[in-house]
Amino acid sequence: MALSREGLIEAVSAQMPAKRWKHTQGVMESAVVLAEKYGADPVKADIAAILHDVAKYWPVAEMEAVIRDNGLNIELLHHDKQLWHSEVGAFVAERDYGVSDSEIINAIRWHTSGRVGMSLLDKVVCLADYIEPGRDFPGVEYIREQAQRSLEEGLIAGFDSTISLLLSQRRVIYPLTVLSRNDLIVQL
Ligand SMILES: Nc1ncnc2c1ncn2[C@@H]1O[C@H](COP(=O)(O)OP(=O)(O)O)[C@@H](O)[C@H]1O
Repeated sequence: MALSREGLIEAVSAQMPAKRWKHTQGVMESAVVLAEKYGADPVKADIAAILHDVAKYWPVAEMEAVIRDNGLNIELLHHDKQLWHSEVGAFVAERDYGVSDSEIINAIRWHTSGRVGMSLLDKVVCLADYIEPGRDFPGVEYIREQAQRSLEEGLIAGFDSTISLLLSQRRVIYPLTVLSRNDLIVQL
């Protein structure tokens, strides 16, 4: 059964350290602001933001088991483990927290990698994750400026910063993020 908003907050905040919950509160704030600015549903943006990192602190073996046992995206297992929590989070939001709205589930699922053909809500939650007030990584101010221009400009700047960081560290890039970034450029 679906939990109330307060029930969700209580359950999700108990699954993560205080610092990550503070980040989540920042994403909630930014997601609602972006939703209102760009015409997405602020109530859905808020719920997706509350849940977006619900699986972030799950043990790796448990995330892997959920992905394997439930026919989720197996390809992720060949990529950075940091990418797994979005897929697992989307699954548990539905299974354990009773979220049945597919727009919310998708915004959770695609909040790290992006996807080709991101929905309005996907864009809002993914961009809010980059620019929430607690973020202070190099380049975040530029992403915030671009977010004022459009969701697409903000996300391109966000994905570019992730891709640049991964390149500079000689790490594997999950290809969907490159495809998402290209897809957003085509939409400009
Ligand atoms: N396309 C990608 N390919 C490989 N690794 C990625 C990709 N996107 C994100 N990551 C990794 O996942 C980490 C977590 O991303 P995210 O969940 O958005 O950030 P945070 O943990 O700061 O909320 C990034 O810091 C990066 O190491």
